[in-house]
Amino acid sequence: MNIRDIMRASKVMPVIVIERIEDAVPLAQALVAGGIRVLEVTLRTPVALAAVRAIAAAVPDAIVGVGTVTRPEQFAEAKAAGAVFAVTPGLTEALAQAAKAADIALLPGVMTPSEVIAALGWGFDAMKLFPAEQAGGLGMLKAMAGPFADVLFCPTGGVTVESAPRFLALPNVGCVGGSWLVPKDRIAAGDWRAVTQLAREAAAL
Ligand SMILES: O=C(O)C(=O)C[C@H](O)[C@H](O)COP(=O)(O)O
Repeated sequence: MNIRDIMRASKVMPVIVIERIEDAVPLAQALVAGGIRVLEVTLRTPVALAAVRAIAAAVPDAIVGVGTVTRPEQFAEAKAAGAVFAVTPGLTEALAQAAKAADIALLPGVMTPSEVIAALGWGFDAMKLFPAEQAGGLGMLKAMAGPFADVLFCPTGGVTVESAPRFLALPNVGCVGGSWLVPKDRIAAGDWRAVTQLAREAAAL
């Protein structure tokens, strides 16, 4: 799957933080049950790669990837764990090369026109706008559509269930990312029913 296929598979990409490995599979199952198949597991916790491995093995309907990738070696590690895509908060040449070497689909993070130009130069035409609200939100994306009409964005950072439809209505937005459908307290409580309900709402956007 290339990154545009993955963006097409879900209008909302949940940004997941797994603290306890035993939460990984039930959380993924809860999201998939609600209609959200594309899952970004952030590499922010010690169990993140083990969580990717567990989800890839036990939840065949999930399309699992990793987020918060900031070091080149993480692409190969993520792929070995079963990730089919990776998301970065920003992009450097070292990261671009390592993603290509690992042969993993990449959604690179950008926040300025110069960063968009650099990402295009490294061969990427789908990008995460991060942090989306802080970067200018809807107005920023509308302005980017002028010079970068062929770039498809996934705004992430500050997006909510209320603001998501306004982002998704823009022609240069393929999907949005957000943590709102995987609230920390619901995961800690093991409240998978609530997660499925949030996923259902997100899938219906
Ligand atoms: O760590 C990364 O690489 C990220 O992807 C950062 C996330 O995009 C934001 O943390 C999500 O932002 P919220 O939906 O506002 O919570």
